[in-house]
Amino acid sequence: MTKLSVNINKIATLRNARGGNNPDVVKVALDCERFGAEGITVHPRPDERHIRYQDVLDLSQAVTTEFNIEGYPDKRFMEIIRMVKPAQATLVPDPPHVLTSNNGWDTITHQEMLKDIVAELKESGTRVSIFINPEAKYFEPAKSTGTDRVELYTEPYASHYHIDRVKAVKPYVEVAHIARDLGLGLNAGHDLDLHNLKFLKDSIPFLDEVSIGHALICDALYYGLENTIQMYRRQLE
Ligand SMILES: CC(=O)[C@@H](O)[C@H](O)COP(=O)(O)O
Ligand SMILES: NCC(=O)COP(=O)(O)O
Repeated sequence: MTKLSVNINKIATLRNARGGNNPDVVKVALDCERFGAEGITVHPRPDERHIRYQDVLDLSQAVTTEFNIEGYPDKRFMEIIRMVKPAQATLVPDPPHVLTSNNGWDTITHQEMLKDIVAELKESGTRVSIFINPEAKYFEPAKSTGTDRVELYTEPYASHYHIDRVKAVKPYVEVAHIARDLGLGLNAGHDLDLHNLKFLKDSIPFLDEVSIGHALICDALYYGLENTIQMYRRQLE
């Protein structure tokens, strides 16, 4: 079974546009859970342009499904993980002002740093996942950091899906088997949507979790949040 974790960054983007508390990110998170989300993902960025660190604290008191916090492991990120002890922390190598996540970790160059960070996060009982490109050379070094899971960075899959989906998914299938053979859990995310999700799931049936935000929240404008979450869940059956 592949779990759907709904990324609610874009709800905070909308809230921040007017400075008040509409929409209320905690209420939306709880509604997502009520509508079938099996997890809630947030990615607080250093400039707090969408999710704020206070949101992370508030959400941690409310979310009852799997709470997944993504981000670059700077001092503030590490502090908030220590305080909140979420079910999962996903380490992403984003520099501070990047528009959105655009790369996985170079687990060869950053292996030692990641080892220390993973160990520290796991000490607080949090499962760790490492955002990673679908390139075989990064998987053994990823395993040696002690991480529990990897999250496949799916933007290249999503952007090539409409050109040649078999070719687009091929590197993902290859590394998914490597991850499984190494005993790593497997997540995926970035630019997944109602068009490309089912083919990814069918190609890698043993995916543990997908986290989806941008497209899902856009679809909710047309179909409503409850219908949309159910539609995404059906792609994962
Ligand atoms: C880590 C990842 O894949 C991203 O998709 C991220 O969580 C999205 O961040 P933004 O919402 O800031 O674009
Ligand atoms: N980890 C990926 C994520 O949380 C959502 O990415 P996107 O669907 O907003 O591209």
